[in-house]
Amino acid sequence: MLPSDPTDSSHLSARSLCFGYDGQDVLHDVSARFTPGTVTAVAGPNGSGKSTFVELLAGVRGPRRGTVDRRGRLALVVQRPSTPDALPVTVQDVVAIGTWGRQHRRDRQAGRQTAIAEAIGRVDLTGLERRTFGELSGGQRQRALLAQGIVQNAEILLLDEPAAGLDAGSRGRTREILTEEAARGATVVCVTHDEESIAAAEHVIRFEDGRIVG
Ligand SMILES: Nc1ncnc2c1ncn2[C@@H]1O[C@H](COP(=O)(O)OP(=O)(O)OP(=O)(O)O)[C@@H](O)[C@H]1O
Repeated sequence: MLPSDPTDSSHLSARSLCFGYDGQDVLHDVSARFTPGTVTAVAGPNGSGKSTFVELLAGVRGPRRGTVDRRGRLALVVQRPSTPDALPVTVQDVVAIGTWGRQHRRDRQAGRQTAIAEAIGRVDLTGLERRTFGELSGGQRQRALLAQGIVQNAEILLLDEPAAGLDAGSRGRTREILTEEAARGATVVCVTHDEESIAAAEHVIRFEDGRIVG
């Protein structure tokens, strides 16, 4: 893990975002600014716009109106991968995808392998590296996706319900990992329904009907 860098110029903010599916607005004039080195929990009822908001922050979708100012490398941890179960992608492969396009110090290949092993270890999946995604439980898949996110060592880490379907121990471990990521200087934004994650976050944004209400 890299130490936090006070000269880090990463930045994430959103201004006056509006977004709709099929002409029906689901986000209305949403603005937010995120602080590097902290965890922000994005909370609110089902269908209130949390995932859509995070997708706009990540650039997966473009707003109908408003802007996202995003500086720094970004990693997005999605809840449901679009990978079909039949595809023979292993845990090792899933995490390795997170290292694509990255330069590793030391010997390049050795550095990459070390980073992958570390990320798998942090989510407690050591020993399951050769399992295919289809052979994992739902919670193990979630953890593999989290490892794919953290291996990127990105300045901005966005997560959509990383603790969904996890047992209490794994939810606790996920919270610890997010705290560790913030401690190295990352801007961490996490959609969650987990009350303990909301309580543990430095900042909380609450959505209702496509608007930030607190
Ligand atoms: N692909 C889509 N096409 C059409 N409408 C969508 C699509 N995705 C989401 N919506 C609608 O947009 C609104 C916001 O959905 P979103 O997934 O952002 O909510 P959420 O707060 O993340 O919900 P949850 O807690 O259930 O994950 C909802 O009314 C939802 O029905």
